[in-house]
Amino acid sequence: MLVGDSGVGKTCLLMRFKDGAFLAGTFISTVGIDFRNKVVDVDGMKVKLQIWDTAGQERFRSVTHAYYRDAHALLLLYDVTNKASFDSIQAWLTEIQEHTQDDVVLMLLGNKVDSAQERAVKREDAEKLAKDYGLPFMETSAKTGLNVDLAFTAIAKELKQRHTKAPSEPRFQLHDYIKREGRGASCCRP
Ligand SMILES: Nc1nc2c(ncn2[C@@H]2O[C@H](COP(=O)(O)OP(=O)(O)OP(=O)(O)O)[C@@H](O)[C@H]2O)c(=O)[nH]1
Repeated sequence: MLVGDSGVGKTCLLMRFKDGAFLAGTFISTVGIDFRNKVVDVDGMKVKLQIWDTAGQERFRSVTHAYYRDAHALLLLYDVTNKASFDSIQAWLTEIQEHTQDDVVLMLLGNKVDSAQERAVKREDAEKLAKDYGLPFMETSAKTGLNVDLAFTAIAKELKQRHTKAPSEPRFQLHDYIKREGRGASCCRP
């Protein structure tokens, strides 16, 4: 599930991942909730991701809450050019804690990193927040595609392993994976 304030780029991130496209300048706010499927290859196994795109607007919150408990993973987005969207992250985390399963996979993404001139959230501040909460963190761009596939692939790898891992197989390390594979990506352990 993609969550975060309205306008942070959840729909664009999903469209970039699903279709490899970005429609500049169009902002059609999501109404309620929508989903897309994409099959990805994870270490030779086909994994079908059902990705739910939620409306960031407050008035749809009760609709989206109903879907949280079935989510296996959440991508929590803020917009690096919008400080308010970063300030909302703590409230989102409280909401997530209240409504999701205990073992939900969670990743923090700072989107729109292509807009360097308009940056309003320092990367170090986000890294600190991520570290405090033990979250994997990356900066992304739905516009250029930076780290978009990686975010979804990392989630797919984690979920696949949860369902299929043999006891002898080493555990997939999500934090280490994105740190290694990400371009300008980072992540933090608590
Ligand atoms: N520069 C830049 N603009 C982006 C990026 N991602 C999204 N946008 C723009 O941000 C605006 C909002 O994008 P959406 O994907 O619709 O935002 P959302 O989070 O789905 O919004 P809600 O549906 O209201 O929750 C649009 O005008 C996009 O073109 C990005 O990575 N870089």
